[in-house]
Amino acid sequence: MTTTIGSTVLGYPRIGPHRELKRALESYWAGRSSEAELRDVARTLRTNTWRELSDAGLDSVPSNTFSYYDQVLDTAVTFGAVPRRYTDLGANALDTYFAMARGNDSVPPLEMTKWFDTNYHYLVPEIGPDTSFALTDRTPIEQYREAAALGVTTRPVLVGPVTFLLLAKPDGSAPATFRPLDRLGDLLACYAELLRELHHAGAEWVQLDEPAFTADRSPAEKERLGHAYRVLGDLTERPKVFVPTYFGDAGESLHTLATAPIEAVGVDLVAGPVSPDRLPGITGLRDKTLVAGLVDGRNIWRTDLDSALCTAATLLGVAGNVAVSTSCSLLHVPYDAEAETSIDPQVKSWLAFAKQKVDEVVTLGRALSEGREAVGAELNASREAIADRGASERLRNERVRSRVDTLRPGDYRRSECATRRPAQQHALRLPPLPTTTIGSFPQTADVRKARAALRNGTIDRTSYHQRMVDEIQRVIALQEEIGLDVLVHGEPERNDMVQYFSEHMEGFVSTDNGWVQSYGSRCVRPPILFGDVARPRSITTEWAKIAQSLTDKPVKGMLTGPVTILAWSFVRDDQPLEDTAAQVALAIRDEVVDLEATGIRVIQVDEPALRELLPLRAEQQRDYLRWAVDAFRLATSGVAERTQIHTHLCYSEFGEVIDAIVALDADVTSIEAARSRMEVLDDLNAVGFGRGVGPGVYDIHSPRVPQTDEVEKLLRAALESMPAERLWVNPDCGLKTRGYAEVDSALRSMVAAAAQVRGSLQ
Ligand SMILES: Nc1nc2c(c(=O)[nH]1)N[C@@H](CNc1ccc(C(=O)N[C@@H](CCC(=O)N[C@@H](CCC(=O)N[C@@H](CCC(=O)O)C(=O)O)C(=O)O)C(=O)O)cc1)CN2
Ligand code: MET
Ligand SMILES: [Zn+2]
Repeated sequence: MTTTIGSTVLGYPRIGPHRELKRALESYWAGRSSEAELRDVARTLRTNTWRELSDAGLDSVPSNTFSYYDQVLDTAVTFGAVPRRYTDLGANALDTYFAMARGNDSVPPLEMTKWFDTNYHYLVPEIGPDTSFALTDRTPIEQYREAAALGVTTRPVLVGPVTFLLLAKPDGSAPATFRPLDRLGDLLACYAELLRELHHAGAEWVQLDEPAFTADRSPAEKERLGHAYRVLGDLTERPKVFVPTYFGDAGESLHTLATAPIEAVGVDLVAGPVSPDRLPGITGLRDKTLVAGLVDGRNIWRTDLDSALCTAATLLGVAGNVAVSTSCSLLHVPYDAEAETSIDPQVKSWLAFAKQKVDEVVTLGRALSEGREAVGAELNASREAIADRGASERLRNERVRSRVDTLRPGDYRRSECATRRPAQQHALRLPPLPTTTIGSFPQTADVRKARAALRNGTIDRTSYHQRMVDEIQRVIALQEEIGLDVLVHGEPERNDMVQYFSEHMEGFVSTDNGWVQSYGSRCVRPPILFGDVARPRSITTEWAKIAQSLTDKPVKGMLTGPVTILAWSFVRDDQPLEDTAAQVALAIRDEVVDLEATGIRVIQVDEPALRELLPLRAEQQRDYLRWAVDAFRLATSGVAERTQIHTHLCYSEFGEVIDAIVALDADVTSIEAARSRMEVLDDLNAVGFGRGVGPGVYDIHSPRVPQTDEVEKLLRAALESMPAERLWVNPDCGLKTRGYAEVDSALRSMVAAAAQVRGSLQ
């Protein structure tokens, strides 16, 4: 049995190397397979992961990193934090769990939101004064035993108690002054019980993640962190406790953890600003294991092992023991770069996905414990790959570089929005409260099959093209029939709103199988942005032209904005993000200009990830917002006054970035609002936002169809804070994940509600 952590990873992907879990989940949800079949797939995935990690040579293998949906939801269930409306369903444990995750006919799901600054989404626990915490689910213990039975000693991983409560929201019964963190004492008693049971099951280590402390925290919250780990550390019957922080520098909280009576502390040495120099000042580390997050868990580039070893060397005197790890869980990267067969071989030689990162961690661990000679060949291979990438001509496109270097202030500005408005009104002749959608219509199995068939070569480009044209025709006809005012082509030709654009630009490669979980069974294949970005030819104009030829109503051109393209790609790490953003912005600018030239009068540039990339620390936020806003303005300011620029924002709370939303200077902003009952309008009013706004009037994340009168109520509520000339009517987000039956009725309710309200304006 191991007594120290020498090399480890903080977590591993769980969707399956070929998305086995996605398929098993969706088949179970559709009633096509049994619970036993789903559990079987899950067990095989766990077994394979433990064996792989153990065989690769890690000293300490994590467990409980598997989840049927989300690890925060799992933690809530483990400790009995299940709101009444779900236990009242009287369903079995698994279906109660899925009701919390996805909702069903009688209950909506828990709220879902972004996991820190990643594209992973977690379910928000609801905690109130009466939540009765209890160790009601023993999955972490069972999975420890399951792995042990296979001969693999593991380290169970859980979300730590303080981060768990900080991520939770007060439930409906809580008084205004209540904070979930008020319940820390009760929750700690349950963690203590779990730790005791793990100890009796034989677990030597447990990992409790506290990433919340890499964001700004109040003194009271920081005090609670110290309290929690004094309480857990003082327990007599427990495994050794390892607490990693990740996604940034934990600042003072590192001191707090280092002086708590626990055995190991983890630091993220990849996310900026990295400050290993600060670590020697943390005296409490002397009798602890410092788990150094040297291998990037968020990006896919091979690690510069020489430089990682230098960093590790500076830590050797700082802590009692130094272990090597990933900066965060490998959940955020795909499984295996070797499995990619169509990536350009040179670019592929620069990459490390989860499997390769495990090998890097093992190599670093051996270099520290056995000396560099023991892993000479691995270090050489790494050195060569790093040098090859650094020197590659393919990273540079001089034309793009000089274009960025010669940008002038005027390239970021349109005329005053007050003079644009009448020009646009004249060009578009829209009624008050114009109705529209966010862009995508349902991505039917048929559409995806056609794309898969094109990939496999069973259909040719011409028939694929015709298939998409048919789909556009259908979507335009449907929108005309429903009576929408500004139409869209429906985005059938796009596999994903980021991947699609990356596949039509230089400087990117995309993967065949590089899937990363976004939420539940939904995955994305983030493109890899490796070099200077250029757009050799127009991407969307042909589709937009076809769509516009089918109707007299304005068709909205649909593009993804530069910040979102960066946020949802794996981005080169050899130059500031700001410089890369400017290159992407220029490519999108060319596309905007081309759309205008083909006669498109409304162009939407989506920035749903604007808030996601906001740095966790306030001191870095201003600089980010400056370049992010600049990138959007650069992308959208190449058109005439009469061309109406829209943007779309979703998937987050916008309070913190409201000034930036104004600064984007879009003529119309559609923004997720249905679940927050239009509160965002007050935030916008507070800063004098004088432009068009389309607060989403229904939640597209749920299969529920809104009734006309509820949409009408929301619109009337919106009119309390917005003049009718500036109010737009649209759903919360795109419709790609929904089915046609729901979309059809929901849009009819929306159009009917707009007509009702319009009628009462005159
Ligand atoms: N990148 C990104 N991030 C985002 C969003 C987004 O839209 N894009 N939206 C927010 C929420 N996140 C989401 C993430 C994924 C999906 C989603 O629907 N993903 C699809 C995959 C989309 C895709 O890439 N589709 C491809 C490949 C589809 C596929 O799996 N094809 C099958 C074969 C075809 C079939 O029979 O279905 C295969 O290859 O095996 C295509 O259409 O071409 C899924 O998991 O099912 C939705 C929302 C926030 N972050
Ligand atoms: C995640 S935002 C989605 C915007 C995109 N235009 C769509 O409708 O799908
Ligand atoms: Zn959206």
